[in-house]
Amino acid sequence: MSAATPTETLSPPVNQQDSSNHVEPIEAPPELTPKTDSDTTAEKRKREDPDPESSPNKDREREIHPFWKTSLCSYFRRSKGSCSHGDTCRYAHGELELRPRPDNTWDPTSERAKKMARIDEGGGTGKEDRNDCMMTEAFADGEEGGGSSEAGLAKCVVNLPMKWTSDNLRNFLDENGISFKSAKKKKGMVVGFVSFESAEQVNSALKELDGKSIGSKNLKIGDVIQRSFDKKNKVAVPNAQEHDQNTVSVNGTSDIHESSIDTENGEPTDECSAPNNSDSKGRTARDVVTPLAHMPYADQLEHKKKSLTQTLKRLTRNARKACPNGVPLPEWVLKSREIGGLPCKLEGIIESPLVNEYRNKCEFSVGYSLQGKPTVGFLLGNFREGVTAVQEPVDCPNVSRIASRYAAIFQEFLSHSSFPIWNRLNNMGFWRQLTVREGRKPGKSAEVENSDTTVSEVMLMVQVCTTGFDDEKVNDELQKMARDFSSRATAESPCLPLTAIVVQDHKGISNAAPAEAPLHSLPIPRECSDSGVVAPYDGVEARIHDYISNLQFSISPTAFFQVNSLAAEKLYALAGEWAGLGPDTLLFDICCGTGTIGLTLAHRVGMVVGIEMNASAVSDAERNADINGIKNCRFICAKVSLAQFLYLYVFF
Ligand SMILES: C[S@@+](CC[C@H](N)C(=O)[O-])C[C@H]1O[C@@H](n2cnc3c(N)ncnc32)[C@H](O)[C@@H]1O
Repeated sequence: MSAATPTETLSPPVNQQDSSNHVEPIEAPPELTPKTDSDTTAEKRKREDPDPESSPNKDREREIHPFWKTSLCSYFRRSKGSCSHGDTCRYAHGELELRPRPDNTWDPTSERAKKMARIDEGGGTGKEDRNDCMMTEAFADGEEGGGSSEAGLAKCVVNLPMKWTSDNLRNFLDENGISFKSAKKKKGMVVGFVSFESAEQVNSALKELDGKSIGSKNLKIGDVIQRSFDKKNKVAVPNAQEHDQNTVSVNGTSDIHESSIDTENGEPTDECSAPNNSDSKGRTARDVVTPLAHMPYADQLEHKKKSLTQTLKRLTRNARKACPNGVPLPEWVLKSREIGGLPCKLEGIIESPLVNEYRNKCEFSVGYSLQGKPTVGFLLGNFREGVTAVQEPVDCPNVSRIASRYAAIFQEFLSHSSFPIWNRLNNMGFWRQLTVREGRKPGKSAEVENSDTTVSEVMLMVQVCTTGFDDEKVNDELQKMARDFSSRATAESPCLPLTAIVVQDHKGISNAAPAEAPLHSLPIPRECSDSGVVAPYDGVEARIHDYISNLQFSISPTAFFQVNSLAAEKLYALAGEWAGLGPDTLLFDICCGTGTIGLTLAHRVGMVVGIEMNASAVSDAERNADINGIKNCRFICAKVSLAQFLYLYVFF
C-alpha cells in the first residue's frame, strides 16, 4: 500500500534531511543474517526451482549472482594477494572489490563490517559516522584544481570508494594508464577531481573510466564548472574565506548526477529523481524536489505504480536468489509467478486528498544561489555529487504559500545579516537551515482545498552553528531575527500565523542535526498577538498541533509527523481495515513517532504498544494519548531490535 505524495518521487526529496525522517534499519531476524563462507557451497549448487529470469550466460550470471564478491577470498588473503581463480573467483580479492550482500550487510570479516560494529558499540548509527567522515574535510582548492576547469579540462569522478584519498585516486589513475595533470579526493567523499593537460587526455580518460566498476559501483564522469560568482569573485559575501578565489565547485546544473536508471532492467526507478545529463543543465528546485510535477496527477499516479511494481518485482527476484539451496522457497515467492512476479497483488496508488501545497513541513537549506546570492530554498542536487547551490522554492507545487513566504522573509533578512551563511565546502558559517512546520485546525478533508485557510499554527525552526561566535552578538542577532519574522508576518495580507520560533544549534558537519542538538525557544514580540498571531511566552515549550482521524496531535520541534496529514489519514484507515483488528488484538506500533498509527487505531484493539527511539516523540505520543483520552496505549522509548521485540511480545 502506498499513499500518493503528489509530484514527489517515492524517495524523499533532496531537501528532506531531517534525522526524524530517517528510518534506522531494524535488526534482521536470524534467518536473514549474513551468510558465512560455508553457505556458499549450497549457493553454488543448482537450484531446483531456478530463477526464470537468470541467464545461461556466465558473465551475466556473475553480474546478477546475489553473492558475487560479497565475501572476502580467504585464499587471496592468506597467500598475500594471489588466487589461482584470478578474475573468475567468486570471492572478493580485497576490500575494494567487496560488495554488500543482498540483505545489505557486509562480510563480517571485512574492515568495513568491523568498523560498523565499532560504531554500533560506541552508540552511533553508522550513518552519522559516515556522514561525518564524508564532510570532515572540505574539497581542497588551490593551484591543482583551479585553472583547468575553465578550459573544460577538469572532470569529477563520482562513485569512488569513500575511503580513498588523493593518493589512492592517483595510483588508480596510474594503474589504468591515465595521463592527468592533478587528482584530488577527500576521504569520506565519493567524488574526486581530476584535471588534464589536453583534450586528448580527457577523451582517453573518459573512454577508460566512464562506467568502469569499482566494487559494486560504476564510475561516472562529470564536468566541473566554476560557479559564476566564483569566477567573477566580485559578489560581496559576508565571510570572505567562504569563497576563496580559487575555489572550484561543482555547479548545481553540472553534468554530475546519480544513476537514474535501474541497472537491472534499464527502466527508471524510484530513485530516478535526478534529471539526466542533458536535462540537468538548468535544473531548477522544482525539478529536484518534484520531478514528476510536469505530469498531470493521474500520470504521476501511474508512474508511481510502475516504479513500485519494478521495486516489488526486484524484491521477489532477490528473495528467490537469496534463498539457500535445500530451503524451500516461501509460498509468496512461489505464488509470485501467478501475479507477474509480484510478491503480492498491488492494489494501486491512493490519491492524496490535496494535490498542491500539501506539505505541513518544509526544510529549506540556506546557501548561495548559482549567482552567489544568499538564498533560502532547496539544494539543486546532492552534496555527494558536489552540488552546493540553492534555489528559492519557486514553483514547487508541494510547498505551501505560507512556507514559501517564510523562506522569502528569511532570505531577505539574511541579505542584511552580518553573520555568515553556512558553507558546505569548508563547514564554516552560522545560518544553516529553516524549517517551517504548520499545524491545522480540525476539519474535513473535503473542506481543505485552500490549505492556507486551515493552517492555524506555524513553528519556525532556524538551524545555526554558534561555534566561534560571540554569545552576546549571537543573541542580539537572533532577537533581531525574531522581530523581523514577527513584524513581517504581521505585515503580510492575510497575516501569517506564527506560533513559535525555535533555534537549533547544530555544531556538527553532517546535514542532519543529532537529537541532542540544543534547542531554545525565542520569544515572539508582543505586537504580533494584536494582529491575531499567537505569541507564546518565553520559556513555554514550543509545539504545534495537527489532526488525523479527528484526534489531536501535539508535535514538538524535532518529532516526526507525517508531512501530508490528509494522505496519512487515508493510509492509516486502510492499514486498520487490512489488519483485521479486534478487541483481542495487541497492536505493536513499531517506530511509532508521535503515536499517530497506534492512537488512531486504539479504539479498535485491546492494547497498543508503541516503540520509538526519539525521546521527545515518545513524550509527544504519551501526551497525545492523554489529550485524546486514550487509555489502552503504552509507549516505550527504545531502539527497536528483534530481541527487544521478542521480549515485549512475551512480556505483554
Ligand atoms: C517515518 S517515522 C514514522 C513515525 C510514525 N509511525 C508515523 O507514521 O507518524 C519513523 C520513526 O521511526 C523512528 N525510528 C527509526 N529507527 C528506529 C529504531 N531502530 N527504533 C525505534 N525507532 C526508530 C524515528 O525516530 C521516527 O520517529
